[in-house]
Parts: sequence; structure tokens; C-alpha cells
Amino acid sequence: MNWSPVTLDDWLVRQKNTLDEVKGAVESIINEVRSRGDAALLDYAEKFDKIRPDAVRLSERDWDAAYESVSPDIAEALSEAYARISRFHELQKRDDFWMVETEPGVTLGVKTTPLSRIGIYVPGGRASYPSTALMCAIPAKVAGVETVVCCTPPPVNPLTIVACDIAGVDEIYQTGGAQAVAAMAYGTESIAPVEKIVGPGNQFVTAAKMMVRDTAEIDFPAGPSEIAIIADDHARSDFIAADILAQSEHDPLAASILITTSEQVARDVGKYIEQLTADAERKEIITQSLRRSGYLLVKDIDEAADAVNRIAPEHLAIQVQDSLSILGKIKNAGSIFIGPYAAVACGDYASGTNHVLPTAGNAKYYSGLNVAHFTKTSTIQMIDREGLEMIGDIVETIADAEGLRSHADSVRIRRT
Ligand SMILES: NC(=O)c1ccc[n+]([C@@H]2O[C@H](COP(=O)([O-])OP(=O)(O)OC[C@H]3O[C@@H](n4cnc5c(N)ncnc54)[C@H](O)[C@@H]3O)[C@@H](O)[C@H]2O)c1
Ligand SMILES: N[C@H](CO)Cc1c[nH]c[nH+]1
Ligand SMILES: [Zn+2]
Repeated sequence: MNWSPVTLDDWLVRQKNTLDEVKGAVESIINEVRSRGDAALLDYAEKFDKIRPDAVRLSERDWDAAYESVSPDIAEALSEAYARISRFHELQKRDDFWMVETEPGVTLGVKTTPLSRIGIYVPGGRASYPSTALMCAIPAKVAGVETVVCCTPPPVNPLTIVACDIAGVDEIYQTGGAQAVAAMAYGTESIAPVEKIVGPGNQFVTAAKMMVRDTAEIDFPAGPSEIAIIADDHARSDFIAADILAQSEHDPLAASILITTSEQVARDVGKYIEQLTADAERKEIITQSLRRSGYLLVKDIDEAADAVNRIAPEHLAIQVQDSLSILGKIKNAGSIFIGPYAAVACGDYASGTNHVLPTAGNAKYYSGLNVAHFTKTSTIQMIDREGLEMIGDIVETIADAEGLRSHADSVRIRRT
């Protein structure tokens, strides 16, 4: 077992998850999909997923058959999660149209319009992710997106199909990895291109998303999972260890860091990690991820908050005596879990917040998936003759100063 102290600089290097080593391979996958379309998708399914589907698109029969093989309990749990995720995302909705008179004769506003066709990537390599289908499709549908298409590697887990159905996904394609991202961006015989691609995935998926941005917008890099925990000596070491194992089991490249003022907690967490790992189902993946993980001893909570802000973790769990007081100091974190009972798995599945979150330090610049990712806005202005008088001199003066006489004249002509 590997549970040892780390320096912040070392951990930041581990977290970086450089995509450089897969870029070459991903570039050639993208080119193949662009030139050979569906045939390339089927070849890659055979090569990477060890199965060659009959068709790229799932048929209606496949959708119906999925319900037959899914236990009612699990379908019910997905529906319960759907209700909670929908409720939280409905709260994010803003008026799709507003206007206000900012000065006499000048009325300004904003019109919000949903994107029309978006693609969601639902991972399916080392585990299957029906929950991710909910997390991606629900905010899209709440925003008003007309068509949501899902790509996920074959063989498609029936649960993922049921989750897609519950969340209102319109089309499902059995293709994964970089090839799925390329197909959604550039289109193939079966898959019409989308405007934007969202959803998490491994390094191949993440690298591909970064490379197709000239054609399709993306949400943000959402790669291998991460957790940072801030703990003082009031923390529950067993709960912390359990959260670390939970995120570690996603991927050998997942990474965890405990930032604590208490040497005792650091040691206890190590002991619990060892115990829990012994019984874990995904021991091999967890062990590899733990090699990228460790703890950082800090002198006080301010130093802990500074470290978190440098890391910008995907998930931040806070277990200190006065958890809320530290919240104001946190600037960079994808999703924040406060108090010992806020297991990160609750946000992964069912509290209602979104689990598609920026990784590898990208929480410095990006927000986790939300309704606004699926809309765009247009500003509106209505200016009458009186309004033109209010701002005409300013426009003419600045336009003349910029040497753009025709701009100034376009206002002068209206005022004479
Ligand atoms: N940040 C987030 O919001 C978030 C949420 C959920 C999951 N995740 C992460 O998503 C990831 C899921 O990864 P996964 O691997 O289980 O599923 P995945 O669907 O992302 O990747 C599987 C695909 O990777 C491709 N692939 C595998 N090996 C390849 C190779 N050698 N060359 C080219 N392509 C190859 C294959 O096409 C395969 O279908 C994990 O890292 C997990 O931590 C992140
Ligand atoms: N922890 C993941 C985000 O890093 C989300 C997830 C899906 N299923 C389980 N967990
Ligand atoms: Zn998880």
C-alpha cells in the first residue's frame, strides 16, 4: 500500500494528466473517422472494445430490449436520481428573454436560445456510466435542446439505454473513445454532426474533445477523477478513506490528496485505506491510483485553502470543525462537499448536483456542467430618436477618434 506524504508541487505534476502521450494516436483516429466514417467506427469498436456491432445506431428494438433486462429496482433508482438532478437543474434556469430601459429611448435586453443538437459522451470502458447519461442529458433537456445524441462504447449496458430513455435522449450510437468524439464533431453516414459535445471520459476521449474544437464546441476537459479533502482533527478518517477509494476505482490515473492539519488523521486515513483496499473489488485500479495520491500536512486551514486553490480539484470534501467558514476562502473547485456525511458518491449519483466536472486543474477556469452550457445568448437593443440623442455624441466622438468616419456618419445621418 502506498499512502505517503506528498509535496504540493509533486502532486500538481501528477495531477496534470498530460494528454501529450495520446495526442498522436488520437489524431490518427480522428483522421480515419473523417475519411472512412462508419467503417472506421466499427473497426475501432472491434480493436478497442473487442466487439463489432452490427450497426452504429441502436435500433428501437435495442431500446425496448434494454427494459427487459434491467431490474425494476435499478430503473426505479435511476428515476429517483432523474427527479433530483432535474429539480436542481430546473433551479438554474433563467428567463429566456428580458428587456429594460436603461435610459430614455434606449432599451436593452438578452434573449437566450438553446442549442439545437448536442452530443453527450457516456463512458463505458472500465465501468459503465448510466448516471453520466442522466448528468449530461438532463441539463440539455432543461435548457430546451431539441436533439440529444449519445455515444457510448459497445457493448452498451442496458442500464445506460434505460437512463438515456428516462432523460429524453433521442439517439444512441454504440461507439466510444476518440472515434466517438470525432463522429459527433464531423459526422458519419449514421451520425449527423452536433453543435457541442459534452461529457467525461478517459485520456483518449479528453484529448479528442480538445482537438475537434474547430468544428464542435465542447464543455471542458473532464478526465480521470480526482478528490481533495481538507481535514482537521475533527474529521472522520474512515469516511475520508472511503471517499478516496471511491474516486480511485474509476481509473488508474485517478488521483486523491488529503490536506490536513492533523498528522494523526493522515496516519488513520492510511490505515483505513489499507483495510478497505484489501476487500475492494477493483483493487488493481485502486492500487495504481493510490500511487498517484498522498497527503499534505499544513500548519492551518488558510494554508489548506491556498493549496486547494492551486490544485483546483474536481471534487473538494471539507471535514473541519467550522466547514462553512472555510468556504469563503475556496476559489477553485469543481464541486464542494461539506461535512462528514456529504459522501462524494452522493453527488456522483443522486443529490442532484452534476458530476461532470473539470479535472487536471481546469476548475481554475471552468464550471461543472450546468444548464448554461446548453444555451447561448443574444443581446438586444431598441433605440428610438430620443435614445439616439442620448448616446449619439458619444458614438460620433469615439468613432471619429478611431478614424472610422463611416461609423460616425451612420449616426449623424439619423440625427440630421
Ligand atoms: N471528470 C468527470 O466529470 C468524470 C465523470 C465520470 C467519469 N470520469 C472519468 O471517465 C473515465 C472513464 O474512462 P473509461 O476508460 O472507463 O471509459 P471511456 O469510455 O472514457 O473510454 C473507453 C474507450 O477508450 C478507448 N481506448 C481505450 N484504450 C485505447 C487505446 N489504447 N487507444 C485508443 N483508444 C483507446 C476505446 O475506444 C474505449 O471505447 C475515467 O477516467 C473516469 O475517472 C470523469
Ligand atoms: N466520480 C465521477 C466523476 O469524477 C462520477 C461518477 C459516475 N459514476 C460514479 N461516479
Ligand atoms: Zn465517482
